[in-house]
Amino acid sequence: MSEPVFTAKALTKTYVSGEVMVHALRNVDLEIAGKEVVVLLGPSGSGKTTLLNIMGGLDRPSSGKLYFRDLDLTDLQDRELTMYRRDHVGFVFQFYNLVPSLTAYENVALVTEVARNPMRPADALALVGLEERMHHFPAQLSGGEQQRVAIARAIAKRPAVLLCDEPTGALDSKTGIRVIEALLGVNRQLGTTTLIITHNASIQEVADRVLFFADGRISRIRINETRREAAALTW
Ligand SMILES: Nc1ncnc2c1ncn2[C@@H]1O[C@H](COP(=O)(O)OP(=O)(O)OP(=O)(O)O)[C@@H](O)[C@H]1O
Repeated sequence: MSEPVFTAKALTKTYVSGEVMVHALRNVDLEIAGKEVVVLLGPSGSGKTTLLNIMGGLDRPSSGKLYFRDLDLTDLQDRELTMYRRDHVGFVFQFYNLVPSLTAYENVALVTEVARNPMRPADALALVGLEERMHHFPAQLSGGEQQRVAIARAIAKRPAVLLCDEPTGALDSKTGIRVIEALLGVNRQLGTTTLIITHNASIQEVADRVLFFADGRISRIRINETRREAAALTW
């Protein structure tokens, strides 16, 4: 495996609301290798989103360490954390958050205009199979196509990591499979390290590794010797 992209050491996140303490992450140790596809599974509230948000620089741990390559994310000022996020991280969420008054092309261009070494919007859209739909508005696209625009937008700045929180959560199986195919295509062609949170256990077949979360911990890790193609999935 290549050099780790993320190294977590005793990563802990505790939320305090009033008298109640919620242990969202408990002493998580983990390495994520470059170019890996990792699926995160586990019941609601087990800590998956908390880990992804900390990795993406959207949140901070209560204690422990998290490195991106050799950069200590837990030690950064807010401004530095924002720069880390801008330069290195792409996000894909369950709901696509596209600007409805802009075409697919323009939604992607919003990001490429401010990125350092971006792809051309048309190339990013071609990578997710949407070159024919570039000039369509979100309302003219299916849910799966809108999610693929969101993926193109997330990867157009060539981020090192792509963090996906339930990217197929709002989709039927056929369109969901196309979205997973698009994520795997980006991983293959750009080498983007990809983490995917899902409630859909079938998706674990496409991963290099599967992390099973329970109660703020990684209770089990499954290694897939070979990844399944997205087209082979059913759910
Ligand atoms: N901002 C917050 N304030 C207080 N508690 C929080 C906050 N964010 C998350 N939590 C709590 O931390 C725990 C872990 O939440 P997290 O969202 O990481 O779980 P998850 O595994 O992603 O769940 P899901 O699959 O439902 O998205 C939960 O008990 C949740 O209620």
